[in-house]
Amino acid sequence: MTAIAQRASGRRRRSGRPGIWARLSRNHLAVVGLGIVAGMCVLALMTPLLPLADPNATDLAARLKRPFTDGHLLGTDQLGRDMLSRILWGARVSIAVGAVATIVAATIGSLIGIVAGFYGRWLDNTLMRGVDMLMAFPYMLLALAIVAALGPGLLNALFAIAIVNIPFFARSVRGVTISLVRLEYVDAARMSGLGNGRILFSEILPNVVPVIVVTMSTTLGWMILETAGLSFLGLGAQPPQADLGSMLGDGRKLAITAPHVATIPGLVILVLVIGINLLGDGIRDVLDPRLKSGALSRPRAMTEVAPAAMSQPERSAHSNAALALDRLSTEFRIGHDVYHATRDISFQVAPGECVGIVGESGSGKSVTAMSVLGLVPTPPGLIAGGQVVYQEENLLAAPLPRLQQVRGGQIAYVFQDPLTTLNPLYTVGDQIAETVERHQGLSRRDAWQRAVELMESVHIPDAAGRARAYPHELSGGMRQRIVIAMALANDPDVIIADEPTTALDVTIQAQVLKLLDELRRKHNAALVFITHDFGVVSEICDHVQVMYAGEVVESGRVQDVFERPLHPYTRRLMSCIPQLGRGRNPIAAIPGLPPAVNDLPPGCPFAPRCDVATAACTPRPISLAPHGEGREVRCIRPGESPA
Ligand SMILES: Nc1ncnc2c1ncn2[C@@H]1O[C@H](COP(=O)(O)OP(=O)(O)OP(=O)(O)O)[C@@H](O)[C@H]1O
Repeated sequence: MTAIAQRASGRRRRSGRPGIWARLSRNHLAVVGLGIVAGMCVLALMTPLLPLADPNATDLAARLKRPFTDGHLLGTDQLGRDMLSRILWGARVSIAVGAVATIVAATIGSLIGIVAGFYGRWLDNTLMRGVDMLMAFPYMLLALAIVAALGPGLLNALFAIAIVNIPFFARSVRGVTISLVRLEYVDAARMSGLGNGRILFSEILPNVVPVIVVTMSTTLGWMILETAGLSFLGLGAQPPQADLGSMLGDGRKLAITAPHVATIPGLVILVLVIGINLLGDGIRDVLDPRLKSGALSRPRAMTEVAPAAMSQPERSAHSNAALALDRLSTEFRIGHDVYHATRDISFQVAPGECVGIVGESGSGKSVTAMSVLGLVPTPPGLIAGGQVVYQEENLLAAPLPRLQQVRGGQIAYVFQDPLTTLNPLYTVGDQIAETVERHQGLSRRDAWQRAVELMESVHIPDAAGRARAYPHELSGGMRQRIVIAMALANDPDVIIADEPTTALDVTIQAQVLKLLDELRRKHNAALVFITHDFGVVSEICDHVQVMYAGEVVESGRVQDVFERPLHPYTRRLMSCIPQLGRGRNPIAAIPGLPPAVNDLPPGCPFAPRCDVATAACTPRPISLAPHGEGREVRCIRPGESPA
């Protein structure tokens, strides 16, 4: 490993994903919650050791003393018992009962959920119908009925609360288990000869545990409240034992004459439950990073754009281009981290021309393409700077209605995986017709006719019959053609195809490439083609932009770049293409990994993996510089090969 590589990998280690505590500590509300819960638990544990009065010792002469009276920090109750002592002993009982009820409900509920989800069939039916019966009763009424049947008392209240919460655990754990059971790695475990028990413990349980922990952390506060509710009604803690709920119940008759008797236990319940809930939310965010990154939140209809990216282009600056990107930069803001996914991307594509964007996974190809139509999800995405010029207008400054007109109308997008972009519940004909109807205002009948024509134009045999098929009834290549037909529906000026052939075998891949090439020539549409495969670029593209770690590192005519790659990354990427007749030559994979885009090195990000890097590559950023006709490269040693 070179010194540069060592430095970079050291940096990567330091910038590695922060641990659970570090992530929890970034959530200020969770820290407050943790402080409250930890403080309460320490006090509850230390209560027997503290120099407190006997919580049950009555002193009628000292009844209903106000807080801060001599010897009674929180006053006394109607029997002259010390409130501070009773609150601490009561909180101890409430926390213990809530925690034990949570553990009991989580254990039984999760067991039911895992077994039902894993074994399915009659076992699932039987267990889930039982759970449904529990859920069919109003919640608190069921708890009351159970305590009434078992008799009042703290232990019975605990059982009642645990029983009514079992369905929550059972339902959520069953759902997760069902989705896991269908995954390939579980099938692989089964095929490798593991029994059901081993699969449950080694494959399913570890993936279900975070769900159980999250559900527990968010249910604990609720369980403490419910226990307090039962005690408040006189069905939980029985005198002389007290918990926070029974103290609240005792104090309610004195709300006017001695409000502190009810207010203090009420406030303690409030603070305790708020603390547990804040901590529970924090734990959920830590265990499910998708929540923190915004991946589960509903994105806005268009990407947020910083004011710096809203200026209008100078007239005729890109007059020959169907689409021009000018210093486009997009980032993701997650917590305190900023991920610079793409930086200063500039290129243009003329009508009838194809520009390829090529690079490794994570180099920023899709983010560049999605930024054009404001499709990067916000949160956490933000277009931080630059322009996307279409018909002398900066689309980044366009309002949503204008953008919606352009999306799928003048600029069409072919997504990577047609199975996830096509709606499984509608026929493919319906979905193409909808695109036509929406943009061209045709009648349903005419739109359907147009859908069939479009399917014919992408060479789908028996188009009229196939239009009535659902996406799952078509092959992968056929589905990709449907998505291309949808893209063509409104005769777009620009087609952006995001790795449209990745999921296809080579024969179908070649057919789809030929089709796209034929269509762009026929319709004189500009094509932006995203791929990680240089071989595909050579087949279809006129120009290429090579991306690495969010930046264009080289651009030029495909033929020129192929004949003489200038950037060491391009050279290494091209040497990954298998060549006919050189079957025995090993393919030279690029060692190492791209840098994390939230912790980029100051100089060339490729330097740690580069075979011609020197110390001069790392201290400062390297700009994209012209190099011969129509070519640009971001390297201080362009075209050099290792000695
Ligand atoms: N929703 C998101 N939240 C946070 N980071 C994201 C999000 N989407 C993309 N990124 C980051 O942006 C960077 C560029 O991702 P992008 O999807 O553009 O890569 P790509 O080159 O298209 O990769 P692939 O070929 O695998 O699709 C990556 O570092 C990725 O982790």
